[in-house]
Amino acid sequence: MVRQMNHKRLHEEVQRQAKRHVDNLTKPLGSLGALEQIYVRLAGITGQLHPDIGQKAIVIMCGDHGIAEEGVSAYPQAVTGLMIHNFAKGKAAVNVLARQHGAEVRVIDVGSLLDEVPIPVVDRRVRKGTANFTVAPAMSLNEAEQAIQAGLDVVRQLKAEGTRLLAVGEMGIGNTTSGAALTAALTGLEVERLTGRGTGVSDESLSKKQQAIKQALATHRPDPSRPLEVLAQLGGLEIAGMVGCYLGAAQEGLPAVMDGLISTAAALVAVRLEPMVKDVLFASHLSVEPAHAVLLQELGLEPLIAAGMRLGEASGATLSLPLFDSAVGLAREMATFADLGLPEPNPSLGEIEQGEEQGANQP
Ligand SMILES: O=C(O)c1ccc[n+]([C@@H]2O[C@H](COP(=O)([O-])O)[C@@H](O)[C@H]2O)c1
Ligand SMILES: Cc1cc2nc[nH]c2cc1C
Repeated sequence: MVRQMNHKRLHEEVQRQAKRHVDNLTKPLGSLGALEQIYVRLAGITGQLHPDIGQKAIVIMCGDHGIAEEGVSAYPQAVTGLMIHNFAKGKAAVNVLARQHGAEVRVIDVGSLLDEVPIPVVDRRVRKGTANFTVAPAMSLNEAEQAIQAGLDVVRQLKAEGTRLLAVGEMGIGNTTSGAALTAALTGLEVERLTGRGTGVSDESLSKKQQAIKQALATHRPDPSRPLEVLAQLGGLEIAGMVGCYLGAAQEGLPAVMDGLISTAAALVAVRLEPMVKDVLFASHLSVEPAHAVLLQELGLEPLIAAGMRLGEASGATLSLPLFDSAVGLAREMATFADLGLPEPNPSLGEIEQGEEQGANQP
């Protein structure tokens, strides 16, 4: 399924023009930092020198985890379903942030234990919760593919409805154990270095978490060159759903903003399945979870915000959305040096030479 997809290629000429444009804006070269890179990358993805990112959507993939029975979370498993109801009522943190920043929230249940899924949550349940992956694969390959398909479908639909910027997040009690296990399997790094306290577990539960991950790695012997298999062994249904979102974003040429540990672990699985996914990915914040920094480094992306957050549910990604508007707005509205009758700065020259040789753009 994953191999048959066509992914949009970057518009490299537009991206070069955007780089030249941002360098010609009335500011010292590079002084808008990450905002410059956001703008240039958005231009490359969309093929527009002034990218339209007006319509934004937040996808929250939800699912329950069999691993929760190992006592790895600070909260009971029922909180996954309760939060799905909370999202449906518009009362969760992400709903507030989405309203503040003008984005639509779409909640997809790919695997909760709920008897009934509340309106307007989309019911795409593949099964009710994963298996406890210390004893069995979390799900079958076929189930992982079905959950990926749910992500592909929602992104295709959102794009058709006019979405131009996507944020991807999740809800699932126990899923920081899954996120850390996937990171360990895909990077080969030590479990101790990658395991964090998730919702805020005690020292005792932290060590249960580490033991559970080690046991799962010993049981399944995940092969990092087979990412779909690794996902089925150690992942979650909502994680597979997010993998589908990123694959769908790459197919549609839609910029996709990742959230914290779990959302970024899904992105790494998607990139390992299809390297072109990397072209559409943006990092938002840096989660407190230790594996998150490792994943971002693996993807070669720098987070925009370090606010000490560890909530999930796409909250960090949603918080970063105004930075994307700022990046595009600055590029659209600022004057250029040409507007002031000055020569274009030359980014290949160092600061001093440029000032001396061109006598321009320096105070
Ligand atoms: O995004 C993160 O980095 C993050 C860090 C810690 C916790 N979470 C959220 O908390 C839940 C998982 O935590 P836990 O302790 O149950 O594994 C899940 O619903 C995530 O959305 C999310
Ligand atoms: C209350 C609560 C809200 C959440 N949102 C995302 N993960 C969460 C975990 C808990 C426990």
